[in-house]
Amino acid sequence: MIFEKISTVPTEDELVDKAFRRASRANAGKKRGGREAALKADESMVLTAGNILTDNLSNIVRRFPSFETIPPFYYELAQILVDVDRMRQSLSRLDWASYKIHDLSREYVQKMRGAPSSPQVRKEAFGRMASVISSIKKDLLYLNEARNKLRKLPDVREEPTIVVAGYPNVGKSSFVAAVTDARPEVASYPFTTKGVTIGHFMRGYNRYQVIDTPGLLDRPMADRNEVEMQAITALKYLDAVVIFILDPSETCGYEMSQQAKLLDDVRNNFGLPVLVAANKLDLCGNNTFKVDIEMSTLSGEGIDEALSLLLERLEE
Ligand SMILES: Nc1nc2c(ncn2[C@@H]2O[C@H](COP(=O)(O)OP(=O)(O)OP(=O)(O)O)[C@@H](O)[C@H]2O)c(=O)[nH]1
Repeated sequence: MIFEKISTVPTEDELVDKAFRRASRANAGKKRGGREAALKADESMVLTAGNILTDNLSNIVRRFPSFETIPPFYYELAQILVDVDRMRQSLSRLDWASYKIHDLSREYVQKMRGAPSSPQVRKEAFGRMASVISSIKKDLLYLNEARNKLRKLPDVREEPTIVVAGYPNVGKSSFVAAVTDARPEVASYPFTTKGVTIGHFMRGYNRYQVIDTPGLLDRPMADRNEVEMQAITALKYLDAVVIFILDPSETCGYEMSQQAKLLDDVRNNFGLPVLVAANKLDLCGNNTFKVDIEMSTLSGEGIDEALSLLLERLEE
């Protein structure tokens, strides 16, 4: 997943302590041998500290994905969780700090050569570097906060996708289990209390993805808050079709009239092609509701046909 690579963003203190400590340790033994040796050691300490800070900062920036190129699905989700503009600004301030510290370390090495006391100049250099880092303190904290939120997003790929919808207990999980290869993965989805289920299957050389988003597509749209609505609309940026599963046996606990209403909601609000499947065919052979396919995720009847219809619609 694109946000997985982002490692923890260190705090101001962690960055500064690590750089100065390493710089001192690397040059600890070099001071013996008079003025010239001491000058060399101080020069090297400033350069080492400067390089460590410069590298650390540019690595942090590099690990964040470029928001110009991330898939629109993730961009939408990211925007619900974090302030993407603020993240961008923080990243560019880190970039600035990285260059600034690089320049400072070179500038102070020059300064040291003509100075009466090189330790004095070294201390000044460290002070300037620390104050640059201090000026981006809030950016570091914000980026770490953003990183922690973004990492919770599930690994939804840019693959042709089947989104499963329908009231609870109509057989959505059974459908995902029936059509996907390995055991579907349950990933956290920060917009609902339940996890999103993601499974995969192959047809020829193509890989497909099946996702079930409990809590989002299993009750009337009117019951949803704004965040849930956004999390749903993000799905339309995937190359996806919806299978809406009905349970005409009503053993799921919802009457067909309610289920039909949710189907209308999904059709009207979602902007994706919808295939309507009546499940639990083994329980009720006389379904009168107009559907595209009848199936039973228990007996397996109709599952292949449903899948073929879904793949046809995906191709369209
Ligand atoms: N008789 C019969 N029972 C089924 C069929 N498909 C699913 N069930 C049963 O219906 C119940 C609910 O199935 P699930 O697949 O968990 O339904 P779900 O829609 O994923 O439910 P949530 O995860 O709560 O949203 C289970 O007890 C299944 O065994 C079917 O084709 N026939």
